[in-house]
Amino acid sequence: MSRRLCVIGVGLIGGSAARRARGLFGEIIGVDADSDNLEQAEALGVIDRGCDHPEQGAETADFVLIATPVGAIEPLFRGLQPVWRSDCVYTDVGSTKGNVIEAARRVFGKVPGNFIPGHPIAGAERSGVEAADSGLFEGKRVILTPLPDSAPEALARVEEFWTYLGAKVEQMEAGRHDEVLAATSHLPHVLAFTLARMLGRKDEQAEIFRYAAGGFRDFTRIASSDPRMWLDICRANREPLLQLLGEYETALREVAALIRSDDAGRLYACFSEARSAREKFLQLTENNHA
Ligand SMILES: NC(=O)c1ccc[n+]([C@@H]2O[C@H](COP(=O)([O-])OP(=O)(O)OC[C@H]3O[C@@H](n4cnc5c(N)ncnc54)[C@H](O)[C@@H]3O)[C@@H](O)[C@H]2O)c1
Ligand SMILES: O=C(O)C(=O)C[C@]1(C(=O)O)C=C[C@@H](O)C=C1
Repeated sequence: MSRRLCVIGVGLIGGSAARRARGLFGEIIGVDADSDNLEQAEALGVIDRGCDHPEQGAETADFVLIATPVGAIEPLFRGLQPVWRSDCVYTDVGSTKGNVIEAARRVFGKVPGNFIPGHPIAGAERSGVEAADSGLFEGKRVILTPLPDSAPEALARVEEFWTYLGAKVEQMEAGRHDEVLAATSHLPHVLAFTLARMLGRKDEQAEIFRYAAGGFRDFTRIASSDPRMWLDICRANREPLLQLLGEYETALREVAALIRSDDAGRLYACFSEARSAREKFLQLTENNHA
């Protein structure tokens, strides 16, 4: 495949990709705004060498993976524009796709055919290169949201890249991607952050966390995620997220009304329906890993 990979943002996702992509590239260059993280990436052998400026790192690369928070991508495109090469393939891992595509349009006039937007549906609540794991993408989905003008060779190379990393590649229209991920990823993160914050405030007076166990731990694991990353995602995918938050408010009010009126039958039906929905999800994910 390509000879030189440049990873911009050598954190959990960029670092995990770099670790696993070793066999595909002769050299891996890393760029990161956090110099300590970059030094650590080099010390851990995740990258061969670090570079302070994205344009320097990308200039001589054959494949560029952008793995920064989504809010950083537009300024990065601006920095890369003067050194953008037609014989290089560019892709990203951002959790939202519509805003990345719009950013490319604003900077380049149109989305360059050799930029293929992507999103691995795999991750963790941890950040930074220290958390990087070469097996992170094994058996997981990666959604690519190419455009009608995307270059078939670039698309093929990005597919080949993720397949090598152990992932299953699918394609989706960007708007559909953002709606789907708002429901299954962005909404749950907002709920977990909100609950952890609300109970954290109570804990200050009542020390309730002392008595919290698996239920609270499972529900709020993702509230340990990086606030900067999630700030960017919520701002980028505002409309689908607000729509779902409205639906969630209505659903919560329905449950509250059933509890208030002690409507045991409907409350039981409500919890049973929820359990069936989760069982269906578990079956689906088990089948996906088969
Ligand atoms: N964490 C997840 O579960 C997950 C899953 C799929 C996709 N994503 C997406 O992947 C991207 C990276 O997430 P992560 O979890 O790896 O975060 P991370 O914080 O672990 O890594 C991001 C890295 O980018 C660096 N960075 C920030 N701005 C930069 C800039 N302008 N130039 C160069 N480096 C910069 C940071 O210093 C950091 O090291 C985000 O867009 C996120 O939405 C995350
Ligand atoms: O497992 C986690 O901790 C994650 O947050 C992973 C997760 C998700 O919500 O499922 C988070 C953001 C992504 O863009 C993709 C995956």
